[in-house]
Parts: sequence; structure tokens; C-alpha cells
Amino acid sequence: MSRIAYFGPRGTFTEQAARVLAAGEELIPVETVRLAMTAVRNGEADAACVPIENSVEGVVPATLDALSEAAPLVAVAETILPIHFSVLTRPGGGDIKTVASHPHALAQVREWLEENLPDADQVASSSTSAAAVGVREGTFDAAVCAPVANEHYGLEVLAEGVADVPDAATRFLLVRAPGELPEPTGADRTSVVAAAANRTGTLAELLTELASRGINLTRLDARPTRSNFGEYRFFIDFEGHVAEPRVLDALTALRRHCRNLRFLGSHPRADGTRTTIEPGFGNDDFVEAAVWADAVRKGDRA
Ligand SMILES: O=C(O)C(=O)C[C@]1(C(=O)O)C=C[C@@H](O)C=C1
Repeated sequence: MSRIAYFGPRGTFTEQAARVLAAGEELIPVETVRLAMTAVRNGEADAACVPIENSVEGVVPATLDALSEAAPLVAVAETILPIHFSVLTRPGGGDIKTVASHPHALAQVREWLEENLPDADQVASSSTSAAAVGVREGTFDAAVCAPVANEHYGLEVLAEGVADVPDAATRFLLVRAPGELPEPTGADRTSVVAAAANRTGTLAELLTELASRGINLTRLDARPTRSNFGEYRFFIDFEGHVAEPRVLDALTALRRHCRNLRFLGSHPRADGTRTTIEPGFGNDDFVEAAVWADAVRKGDRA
């Protein structure tokens, strides 16, 4: 049985995601996203389940930062969960003066809180279930949580199905040390983090390398390098798998432009969206063109 560290404590949305991505494996709750990945880097866990992006609030910065630092990890699988919150209180608890949750969660229920708990102070907690623990211990009066938190902490449900945006969803990754990659499926996502030189046009050059090979982006984010003010790392997700000639060709080109390029994995997309292939950009086109160029080089063709 594999050991899977996940962003906990028990009862987070990430635990729900880990149950999907690593059903039947040993699930180990860890206090922060960074520590879940550290557990893999130290060999205490075989893989980690972490949130990467939410359809309302965007990326989870802690995940991007932890993926770009220390020993490399690669994503091997992903899942997308609908996000509807439960608001939990202590059984028989009185006035709600404080309501706590993960900042990403508070941002997704801002309107609901303004309408339903306008006088409560909003407090950030390290995760949604850490807020539930705080309610049980008397630190906060209410927690905005994943519905599964209620299975663990014996609280009272004040409201269910809470979400300012009804179709909100979060994507989660299963990451592990680099090794054998998942097989390409035709509906894959590849991720890299690029530290490009700080001069005119470098980001445009990176994106042009992808566009000129007909590769469609699925996400682009920038995070500060933290060492030099104004310098950024670019997190780029795009359609396709590194086992495909056109993607490998693009990755090779990106490497030339970057001070530092980290491969973050190629894996099947949870939404099953198949890779867009424009005419002339198919893998067969790349293979045929390389065979032709090789024959030209050898003097066999002209
Ligand atoms: O705190 C949790 O329950 C998490 O799994 C984290 C997280 C996030 O970081 O976005 C995951 C899904 C929700 O969007 C809110 C919080």
C-alpha cells in the first residue's frame, strides 16, 4: 500500500480529492501544502495530494511555490471536485462572532457571509478543516468547510451547499518524485515552471515557441522568485504529453530560453478534453518533417 500525504487535517477538500486519486491507499494528513510535499521529498510518503487551482479564486500560491523549490516533483494525476461548502458551528453554540476558513474558501463565500453572517469577523485558517478544529476547540464560532469535515468533528450544520458561484470547482494534483511517466492518452496536460532571463520579450519568446508548434495553453501564472524584486517564475500548463514529438520539440526549445526550466509532469486531464491539433501540427507531421530533414542532411533527399 502506498503512503499518500495530503493537505489536512482530516476533512479537507484535499482529503476528498486524495480519496479519488489514491483510493485504497494509506492517506496521511499533513498540516500544510509545503509539508505534504516535504514528506515525499524526505521519503516519508510516496506521493502527495495538493490543491492547484480553483475556478473562482485562481491558483493556490503555496502549491506553486512548493513545486518550484527544493527537489523536483512531478504531477502524475489530477482530479477536479465541485466546491460547495458547509458552515459548521458548535452544537448549541450561541452568537457567531467569528467565522474561520482557508482564505481561498472565504473568498468563495464572500457574498453569502455578507448576507448571512454580516457581523461575524472573518478569520483565515490554514485549511478549511483547521477551521473546524478551531470551532470544536472554542477558538472560532463557525467554520466554512468541506461537507466531509462534519464526519470528523461532530459539529452542527448551520448551512449546506454554500457557494457564491454555483459551478465552482477546484483541481487537485497527485505529485511524486520523478520516475516513469503516465502513458499519453490524447487528453493530457503538461506543466513546466520557467525562470527566464530578465530582458525584453522573454515571456513572448517562450509563448511563441509553444504557439508555433500549435500547442494550446491551459494556464499561465507568474510568481516572484523571492530573491530579486521584480523577477518572476512563469508556471505554464499546456495541452499534450512530453511523449509526443511536438511537445518534446517545444520543451527542448523552452530549455534554450530559460535560466532554469523545471518539468512538472505530463498526465491525463481530469476533464477529458482532447488535445487540439491544428492542420500541420500533428505528431505525424513532426515525425515526417524530421525524417525528411534527416534525409536532406544525409544527401538522400532534396
Ligand atoms: O482547505 C481545504 O479544504 C482545501 O482542500 C484547500 C482549498 C484550496 O486551497 O483552494 C481547496 C478547495 C477549496 O477551493 C478551498 C480550499
